[in-house]
Amino acid sequence: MGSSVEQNILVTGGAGFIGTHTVVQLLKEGFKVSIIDNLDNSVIEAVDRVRELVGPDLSKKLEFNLGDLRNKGDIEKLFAKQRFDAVIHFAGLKAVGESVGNPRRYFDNNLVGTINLYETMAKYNCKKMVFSSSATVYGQPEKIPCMEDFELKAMNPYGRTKLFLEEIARDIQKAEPEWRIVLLRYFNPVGAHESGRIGEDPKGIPNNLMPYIQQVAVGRQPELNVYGHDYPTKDGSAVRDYIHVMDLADGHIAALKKLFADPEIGCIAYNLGTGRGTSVLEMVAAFEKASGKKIPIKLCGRRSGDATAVYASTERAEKELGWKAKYGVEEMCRDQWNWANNNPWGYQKKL
Ligand SMILES: NC(=O)c1ccc[n+]([C@@H]2O[C@H](COP(=O)([O-])OP(=O)(O)OC[C@H]3O[C@@H](n4cnc5c(N)ncnc54)[C@H](O)[C@@H]3O)[C@@H](O)[C@H]2O)c1
Ligand SMILES: O=c1ccn([C@@H]2O[C@H](COP(=O)(O)OP(=O)(O)O[C@H]3O[C@H](CO)[C@@H](O)[C@H](O)[C@H]3O)[C@@H](O)[C@H]2O)c(=O)[nH]1
Repeated sequence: MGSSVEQNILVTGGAGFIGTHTVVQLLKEGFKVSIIDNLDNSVIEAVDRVRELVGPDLSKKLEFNLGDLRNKGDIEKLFAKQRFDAVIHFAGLKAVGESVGNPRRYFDNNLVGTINLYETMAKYNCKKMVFSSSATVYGQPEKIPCMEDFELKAMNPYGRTKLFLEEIARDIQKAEPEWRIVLLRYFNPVGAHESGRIGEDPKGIPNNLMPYIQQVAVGRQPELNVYGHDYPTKDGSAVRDYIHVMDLADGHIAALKKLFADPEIGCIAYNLGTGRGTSVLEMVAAFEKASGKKIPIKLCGRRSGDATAVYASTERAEKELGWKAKYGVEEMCRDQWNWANNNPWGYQKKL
């Protein structure tokens, strides 16, 4: 199972939602992992729980570094003391609404942070990167399922940072062909580790559907606002491609293995989704079934900027990465509920 030579991976944003789940899988696969995170949207308790999940032996292969990618010196310090075989780059801000009100914060954090990272990687001759992109780069897709070669467009400053960063990656790799870069376009990551020990813990009132439903289920919010019930979909609510965060984590392992194995990979994008669309109302029903809790809903107008229906074509990832999502909506809701039920206040002890 483990990689033959112990490869050392730098994981930026490794204390966050997708980062923690991926770090668990990386350690189990035999990789050595160094996290850099400024804890802007995460807590150290999440990393402690990763250690608890993988046990004392594998924990020895995990190192946490408090640092900010906007500060080149923080990245430099890490590269100066050890060699990295590749970087998985999760660190970034991701709240669409906040990015509209404060675009400079998003450009500074996501763009400057990533450019600093590339500069330092180049300096230390580490030229393999897995980057967290997003289905947001498809904008309002004209056709579904979304294929990787569709035209790309951004709908807001957050989306623009992902689009720019994809373009930056393509330019760098074109100019310096020794770079190998995988751009992973996540659809809607949900669920949690099956242990219920790690999961998503957004600060403040959640913007995204599943964390919001979860907070209704545990009594932190009174009801769910369903944004849009007049879409031309099966039940009038919007359709998305929800993907279990553990499937997503495994997608990163597959991408990493491809990077190491394929010198010709260049810079390439892969969708990570299930290829299935689920409506908001279907998701509510699935969560009610998994949790045994009633989720009161209020039908509201559409949320501005939302697409009607988005889901992935998974063909390229299946064919070239040998990766396919294993879990369906039932397991996503089961694991999300297990996390919520055991940690109603997330990583906080109590409010
Ligand atoms: N969760 C989603 O719905 C989703 C969908 C598509 C793409 N993505 C992308 O995936 C990545 C990970 O998302 P997530 O859901 O795990 O988010 P998250 O906020 O839970 O994790 C991001 C981590 O990066 C850290 N971070 C942010 N800026 C940093 C900086 N300048 N220096 C160091 N650390 C920094 C945060 O503290 C946090 O721990 C992000 O780039 C996000 O844009 C997420
Ligand atoms: O309280 C809520 C929250 C959401 N929704 C609806 O649920 C659907 C899904 O919304 P959400 O969970 O916010 O996901 P998206 O808007 O699809 O965007 C997510 O998925 C994109 C693609 O991965 C990422 O780029 C974004 O960062 C991430 O927020 C949409 O129709 C929303 O209008 C509600 O009805 N009520």
